[in-house]
Amino acid sequence: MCAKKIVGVLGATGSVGQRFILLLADHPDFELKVLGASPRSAGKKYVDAVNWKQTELLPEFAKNIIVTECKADAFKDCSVVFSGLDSDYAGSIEKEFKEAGLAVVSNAKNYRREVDVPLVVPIVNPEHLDLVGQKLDAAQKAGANRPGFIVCISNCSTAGLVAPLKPLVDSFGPIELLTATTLQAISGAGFSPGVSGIDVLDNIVPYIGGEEDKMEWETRKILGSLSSDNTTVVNLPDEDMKVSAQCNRVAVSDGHTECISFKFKNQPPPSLEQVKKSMQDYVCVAGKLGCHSAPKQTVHVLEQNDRPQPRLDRNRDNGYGVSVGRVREDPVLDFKMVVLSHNTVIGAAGAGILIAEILLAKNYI
Ligand SMILES: NC(=O)C1=CN([C@@H]2O[C@H](COP(=O)(O)OP(=O)(O)OC[C@H]3O[C@@H](n4cnc5c(N)ncnc54)[C@H](OP(=O)(O)O)[C@@H]3O)[C@@H](O)[C@H]2O)C=CC1
Ligand SMILES: N[C@@H](CC(=O)OP(=O)(O)O)C(=O)O
Repeated sequence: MCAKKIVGVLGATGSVGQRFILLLADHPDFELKVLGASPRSAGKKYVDAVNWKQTELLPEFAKNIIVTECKADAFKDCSVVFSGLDSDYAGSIEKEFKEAGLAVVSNAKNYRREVDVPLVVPIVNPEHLDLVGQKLDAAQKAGANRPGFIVCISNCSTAGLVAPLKPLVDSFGPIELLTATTLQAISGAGFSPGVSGIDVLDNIVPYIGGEEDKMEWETRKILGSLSSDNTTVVNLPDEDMKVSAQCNRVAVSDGHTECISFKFKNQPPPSLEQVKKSMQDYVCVAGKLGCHSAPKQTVHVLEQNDRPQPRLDRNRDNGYGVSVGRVREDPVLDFKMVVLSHNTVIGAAGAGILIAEILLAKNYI
């Protein structure tokens, strides 16, 4: 059996960072050895630096790791560095890591819109990772050192949205119009400082800065394709995917719910049964590659009329699967349904880990 690859986490004390710690405990391919956070946390044992907020206990292996500052040299033995950094700091830190030849898989928004940076939801568009393969090949052919690279994970609401859309677009062609109204968990707002109790208790906050634009834009990149030479991503044109999002913060701990309606470009549309079957039958590439964290069922189509619900359904396939329910015809567009995804698993840390498993399966790390 091959030795495990050493990996690190930047932003290890945050909402996403804590989820990385949980998901990397006892991982068969990766051994988490290096934890980075702000200068406030650096130099402390992880157990003393972190304000642990997960419902599972802090894994033993992480407790005594000394948190380091986010400097590339401290991570030089890592095959992959996962980033859960605050976006105010991610830009410069991730660039330094990439320039030091490291492979960075990032949750931050900073590089998502670069045409040569893959924006990947691993259960949807892992083929965009071939941008990395192309860069590695080109460097090898030129006799250059192995280059570092950044792979971006999408916005968490966008991840939940595109998972059921992927099989629909593959089966029935473009979705011309889509509206999404989200009900987003408080863990999505991070822990420093996070959403205050007085703001969210007995309340709904109908604004999440930047979120609607991210959902409307990132969807078209993720469902887009690679250029013929695998060097850039070509976004879907506006006429093949026009998204309108309205984003709300609700008093749920984990799990983003999205009420969506959509219309296909090709008319007449498929039947309701065909739509459900296409989502239910979808098998993601990570599953076919045998990746450890790949969901057994990528999209769960629920028939009970009061599901999905965050507390009951967010952990399907350990949070790597997405649930849809209330799939029905829509009197204005073609269909409507409710989508639920775990925002810090398939929307963040879990997505990063599954991306790294795919990079490993493709020999890119
Ligand atoms: N939460 C979610 O569901 C999702 C989050 N994201 C993105 O992931 C990233 C992390 O989000 P989240 O975990 O929610 O945020 P948190 O606020 O919970 O955590 C931020 C992390 O950044 C670290 N940090 C802050 N300042 C610095 C600094 N100067 N140098 C180095 N590290 C620093 C913090 O360390 P310290 O504790 O020492 O201050 C902490 O570990 C963000 O970019 C976010 O947009 C993406 C998708 C989903
Ligand atoms: N904004 C998301 C989480 C997040 O940080 O997303 P992004 O990485 O796109 O900024 C939420 O509040 O649930």
